[in-house]
Amino acid sequence: MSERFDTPQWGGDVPRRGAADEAQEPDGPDLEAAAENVLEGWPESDEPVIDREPDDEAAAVPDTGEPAAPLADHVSATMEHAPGELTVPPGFAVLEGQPVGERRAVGIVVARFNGDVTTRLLESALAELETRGVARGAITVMPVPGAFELPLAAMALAKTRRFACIVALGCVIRGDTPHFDYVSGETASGLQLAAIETGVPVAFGVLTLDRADQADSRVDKGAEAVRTGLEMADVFANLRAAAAR
Ligand SMILES: Nc1c(NC[C@H](O)[C@H](O)[C@H](O)CO)[nH]c(=O)[nH]c1=O
Ligand SMILES: CC(=O)[C@@H](O)COP(=O)(O)O
Repeated sequence: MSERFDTPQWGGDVPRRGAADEAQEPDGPDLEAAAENVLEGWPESDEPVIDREPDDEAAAVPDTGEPAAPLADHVSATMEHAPGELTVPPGFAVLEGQPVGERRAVGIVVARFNGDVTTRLLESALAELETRGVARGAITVMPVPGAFELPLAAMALAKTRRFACIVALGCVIRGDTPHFDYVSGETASGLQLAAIETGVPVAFGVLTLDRADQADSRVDKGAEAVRTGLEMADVFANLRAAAAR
């Protein structure tokens, strides 16, 4: 028996979902046949004080031999995003979602390239899926050779209409040639295209690093991508429910 999962349904020929029409939900994925739900054909250090282009002479600090001056107040040892929560002024309709995973099926596409890092991203993502209530049997993992292959794999999973969201995990590390820019750029735009073309949320859990040691403090991007995918799935479910009223 397959379980029923909340999967997004777009287009006019499929029933709209919502709290009121639960009974019309299509069956979720029959994942029992897929051993461990893996679809395949699958075989450190401190952060820099300031991230800057190595050849940016204007930003370079000349080596005077003197002890380094203390950091200015606005420069932190690790980059921080602006604090604070979004505030919507009162009086407006707000349509939002929560990263809830109960009764949702999730597809993960993950690159084998830079496998030590992508394994940790995957562990982070799987732990978060469990925390958020996604059943193990509702998770399908599709390993692919590299980040460049993630968009096609994400699109293929999304097109099955069996997943509430897709989480894409990878790690691209800058080398000596422009290769990094092609791989990372195509990966990002291709994943966005997969989401826009299918209407299925595709979360971007791909690290784009200047140096391998930057991975250590960023592997929680796997969990962050899971929360993003689930929140987007939830807000779309709420949108469909609101539109059906
Ligand atoms: N250099 C990195 C790659 N390169 C491989 C490509 O993603 C792709 O698999 C190949 O070009 C065949 O199409 N992949 C990564 O995930 N990370 C890299 O740093
Ligand atoms: C994705 C990359 O930038 C890297 O693997 C390629 O290295 P290189 O530019 O030295 O060929």
